[in-house]
Amino acid sequence: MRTGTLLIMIKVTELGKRYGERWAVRDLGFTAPCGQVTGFLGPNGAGKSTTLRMVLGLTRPTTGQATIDGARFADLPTPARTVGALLDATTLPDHLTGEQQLRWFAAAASLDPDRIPVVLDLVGLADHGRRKIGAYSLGMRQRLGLACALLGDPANLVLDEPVNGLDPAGVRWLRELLAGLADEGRTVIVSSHLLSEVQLLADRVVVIGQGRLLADQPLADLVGASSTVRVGSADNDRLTEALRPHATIEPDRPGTFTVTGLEPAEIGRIALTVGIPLSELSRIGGLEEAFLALTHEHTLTEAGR
Ligand SMILES: Nc1ncnc2c1ncn2[C@@H]1O[C@H](COP(=O)(O)OP(=O)(O)OP(=O)(O)O)[C@@H](O)[C@H]1O
Repeated sequence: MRTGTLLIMIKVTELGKRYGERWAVRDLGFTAPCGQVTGFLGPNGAGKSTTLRMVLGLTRPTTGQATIDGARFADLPTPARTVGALLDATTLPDHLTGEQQLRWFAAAASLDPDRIPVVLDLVGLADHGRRKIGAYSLGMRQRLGLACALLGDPANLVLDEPVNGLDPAGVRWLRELLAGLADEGRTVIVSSHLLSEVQLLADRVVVIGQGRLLADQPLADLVGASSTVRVGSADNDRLTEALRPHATIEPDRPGTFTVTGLEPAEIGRIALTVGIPLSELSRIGGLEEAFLALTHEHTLTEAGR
């Protein structure tokens, strides 16, 4: 993999795509840096696939541009070695075996076929390479799609909804795989409309709604900004009095109350200061609330679009 002098990242600048009268993506700008998994999040129809297709040179932008390692996809000298893509694993051809599909892709993209067993092993399909794709589950198709994306050992990965069809063990496996790839210095973009998935996979998030950028920040900041903490203690009345000057307190289920505006660690410190033992201290909501708040706000301001 190339590192060092070359800038490994995916950058989108004033990117826009109009279909007829409607903008699917509008004035979008963000950077997915190397060494991190960037979650690309938005509700259905937000423009995620359109954006990723523009990054990969499959859809022509109406405005702006997307670059990979500083160049537009069309200008990359060795595209399959620079960026690996997983777009829609359901379109893989049923009549080929996994191995034949990889062999075809290696030939089409001038990639080293010796890497085929390596990537099959990486995605957990070492024992299934000789089976027809038609007999694969959706999760296995996603794994094969990932194998294709990794075949050129690219420094950048663009994965559109890679979690679809994976079981919980598969999601854990994907998280470890992507974290490992990012740790090697690669840029990884993973799209999803499911907040819970992004929360598991990503270091940072780019949120879009109706084609526009809504947030671009570390995951922890987005979660922390709007999270609420459930608290239970040996003396809830006295503890709420101690917390009230610093936060918003609401009643919760019996024996607990919720606190918005303080981190769990800060609540723990205040409880210690006033000498009240805690029986419960758990973050509730988080990314889900942050996301809903963002998209709701956007829907209101963009209602006339
Ligand atoms: N080829 C096309 N022609 C016309 N409109 C399109 C085309 N492709 C996408 N759109 C529209 O652009 C908008 C964004 O679609 P896109 O598929 O990019 O969203 P998405 O965020 O990926 O959604 P999902 O999570 O449902 O996959 C939608 O309103 C969609 O109908």
